[in-house]
Amino acid sequence: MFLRRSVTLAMSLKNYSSEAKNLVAVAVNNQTGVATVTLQRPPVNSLNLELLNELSSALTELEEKKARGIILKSSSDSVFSAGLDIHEFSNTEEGRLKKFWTALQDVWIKLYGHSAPTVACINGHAPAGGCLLALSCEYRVMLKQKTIGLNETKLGIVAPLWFIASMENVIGRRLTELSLTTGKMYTTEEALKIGLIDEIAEDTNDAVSKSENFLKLFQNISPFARSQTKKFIRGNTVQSLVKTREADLKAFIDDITSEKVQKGLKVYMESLKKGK
Ligand SMILES: CC/C=C\C/C=C\C/C=C\CC/C=C/CC(=O)SCCNC(=O)CCNC(=O)[C@H](O)C(C)(C)COP(=O)(O)OP(=O)(O)OC[C@H]1O[C@@H](n2cnc3c(N)ncnc32)[C@H](O)[C@@H]1OP(=O)(O)O
Repeated sequence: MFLRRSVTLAMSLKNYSSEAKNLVAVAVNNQTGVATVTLQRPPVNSLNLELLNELSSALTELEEKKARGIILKSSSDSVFSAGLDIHEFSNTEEGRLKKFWTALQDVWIKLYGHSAPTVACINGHAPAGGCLLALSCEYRVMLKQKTIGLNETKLGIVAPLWFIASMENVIGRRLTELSLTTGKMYTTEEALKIGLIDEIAEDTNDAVSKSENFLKLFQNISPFARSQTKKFIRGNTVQSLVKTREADLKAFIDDITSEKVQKGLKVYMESLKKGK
């Protein structure tokens, strides 16, 4: 068993926030060094700039403090994350759109390449950006009777290359192509069948316990050997975004601010409200 440094043990329960509200809570188990990172932005954990900034800070701190594992979950048992907050796409505040996309890039780079083993405890629906967060982890445990997928084409938008790579690295190119072009949302049972998730859980407690069991696999593995191996496997995917961040940002802003996309998003938001 490799012992953790005392500095990590000193980290117990902490909330991260740049605002009065805490949108991400981090609790570290002092015995195991495993951090549970909980998204808590009701009603659907849509990812706005503030939430992304808090998540980004939490991931940096867990990297610095050498967390022994990360479990990413939702405070709700209904939705893991509804993906990017669609209201951000029409936000006219100067510079916010740029900050928003840059924050999403930061979160993905940090989570996808994190030194700690990561598990997505998908205790609710996980469309689009919610699915991206789950795909960025190394293992996925999902509640039964939920849905997951990269449904961007259904909104009339194009998933960037790094979204696609995240999916392709889990389920392969053929299924990724079919899934993304059709904007398919998979049920939990379908997702297990195609390898998009690894385990099904009855409820959140069961999902957390299964997530912890996965992390126990690494108890007797050298953290250095494990994280270096992960880096070798994931490094190229991470670098492909790191090297093209500016172009990716420009493509996002050009695409999302186009009249055609804005019209489509308006119709999509209205259909969400009507679906009630
Ligand atoms: C040429 C191009 C080259 C390169 C490409 C470069 C860039 C590409 C450009 C852009 C890419 C951008 C990528 C985006 C990825 C995303 O994540 S987009 C977000 C997609 N999300 C969804 O489609 C999810 C929609 N929501 C749902 O399906 C359901 O809400 C959900 C199943 C999650 C939960 O259902 P339920 O519990 O019944 O809740 P409600 O539907 O009643 O929702 C409650 C309220 O929340 C609002 N809401 C839901 N989702 C979002 C969201 N994503 N953002 C903001 N708000 C959301 C919903 O409207 C309700 O609000 P109300 O109570 O009516 O006010």
